[in-house]
Amino acid sequence: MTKKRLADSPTFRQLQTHFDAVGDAAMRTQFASEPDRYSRYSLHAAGLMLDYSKNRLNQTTLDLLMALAREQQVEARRDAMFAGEKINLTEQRAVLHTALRAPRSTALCVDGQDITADVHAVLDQMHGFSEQIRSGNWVGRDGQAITDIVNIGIGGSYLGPKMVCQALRAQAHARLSCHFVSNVDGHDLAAVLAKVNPATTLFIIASKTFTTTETMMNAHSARSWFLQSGTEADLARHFVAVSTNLPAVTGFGIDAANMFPFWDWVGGRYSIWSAIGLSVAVLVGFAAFREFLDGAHRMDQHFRTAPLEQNMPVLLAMIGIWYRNFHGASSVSVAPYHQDLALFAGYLQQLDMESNGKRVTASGQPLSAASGPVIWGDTGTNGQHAYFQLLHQGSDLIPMDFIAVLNASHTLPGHHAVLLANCFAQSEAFMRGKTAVEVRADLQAQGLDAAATEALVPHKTFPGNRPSNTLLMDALTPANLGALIALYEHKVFVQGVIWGVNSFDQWGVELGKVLAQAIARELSGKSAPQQHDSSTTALIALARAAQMATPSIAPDSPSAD
Ligand SMILES: O=P(O)(O)OC[C@H]1O[C@](O)(CO)[C@@H](O)[C@@H]1O
Repeated sequence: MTKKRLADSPTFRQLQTHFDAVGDAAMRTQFASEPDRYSRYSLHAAGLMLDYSKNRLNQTTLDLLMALAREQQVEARRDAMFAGEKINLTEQRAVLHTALRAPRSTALCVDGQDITADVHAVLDQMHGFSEQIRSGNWVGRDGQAITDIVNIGIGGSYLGPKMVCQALRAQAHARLSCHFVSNVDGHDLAAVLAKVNPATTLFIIASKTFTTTETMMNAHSARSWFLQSGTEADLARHFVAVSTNLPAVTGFGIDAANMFPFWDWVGGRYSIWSAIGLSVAVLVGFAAFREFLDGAHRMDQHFRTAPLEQNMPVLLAMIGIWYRNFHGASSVSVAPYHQDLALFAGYLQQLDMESNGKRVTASGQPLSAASGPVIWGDTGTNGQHAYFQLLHQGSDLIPMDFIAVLNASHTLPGHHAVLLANCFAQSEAFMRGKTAVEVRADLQAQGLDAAATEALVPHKTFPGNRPSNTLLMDALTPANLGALIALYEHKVFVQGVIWGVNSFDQWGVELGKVLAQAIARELSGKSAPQQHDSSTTALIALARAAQMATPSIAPDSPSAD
């Protein structure tokens, strides 16, 4: 089915006309003339508060954006996703990560299968297993309790569990440490193996497909390392798997009883809610993991039922469309003002960029308007002392999402107020800027003469009118974290619907994987040099020469295929 081009839609064109008229209207003036701007442009949902008042928009902008959402059938597409329709067309799959956090009473069948029952059977398995590890009843090969969990996985089988374990570290079990190995670069695994004792370590091999080169290579190396001091019979106490691929798991030597399954209707970057979250459940306990799922479910319910105008994911998405497609903003920066959310921007990178980094519509037509922006960021206040200069005075418009937590989980006096002050000051500074008149007055008050003042004015002037959203929560609880992640999942979904892309496939990662396998065979000497461009040929030759000179990585080291 070929849909009408987005750029030809009447509402898209109206938005363009509206942008030409008021796109860069000054927020400073709007705040001065609209005393109720904050209350008009903020809302609460699922434990989160979104303040979107510091954006370049007025009521007409919002009305048009919501009209565009309706025109592109966001509500119908949303309902199709929740109902289990096969909206991932290129893979003919349903998209049902929302079912992973739904209550046991939810009725949902896919291809005649009661998936709620399947989901809760695995949650029960995770519950029992996590309790055993935490209580010390699950013991390693010589009877000692497990102290270290090593999650081996990459992409969605790594970013989510690692980010969430870090975000909830205040609730971690005192005896347990979680480590995450993802990179095929052996430095990653070697550094972790150097820290852990095989007799008290549990490896979770996390891979939806159980074929991913990086994960399989790391898993095999971890197994060999373990067998240097243990026996094949001991493996069952130290290796479990999370996957959709039972034959590959048993082929690796992990007993089916030690496999935690999930399903093809869970995308890798949407899989933290599945058994891919096993390390989280073990570290913080199953009750906290269930709260995490419940928080996400609350956001699902909000997304399904709130009118578009008061729908937090829809608002976040459509404001993003305003900047991406009309202001030409090619990146969005995310700044969580909470150290425990240090990995959040990296998590969002995969969620957003692997989902909406597409150049054709779901029906294969070239896009008529730009799709997913670059997502990047770091924690506040660290980012302030690194790249905020560019955000304030650089030549690009980069919309910001600030995320702040009102109550800290530490007791160090003073820190949290200073942290929050910085967060609120930054969004104020981005919005207000500082005019040349204000700069001049400041410099003159400091006693600078006229010439020195005028020399400095251009450097100290801030253009302002730089947009931001602020998301607030009371505390970084499992439920609020779940709601926050689900909020961004649905934001990405809505934007994908507007652009008309398939947000649930990721063919773009395939070409590099295939070429890497071929080059790995060449590097290992298993295949003769192939025809490449002169650059790639030279790089391969340099690496081959280095390998010849370094016997420890000689040509018969394991290949990646
Ligand atoms: O869980 P798997 O199957 O090992 O895949 C890991 C990651 O690889 C990707 O397929 C991209 O290469 C991601 O989408 C996925 O999260």
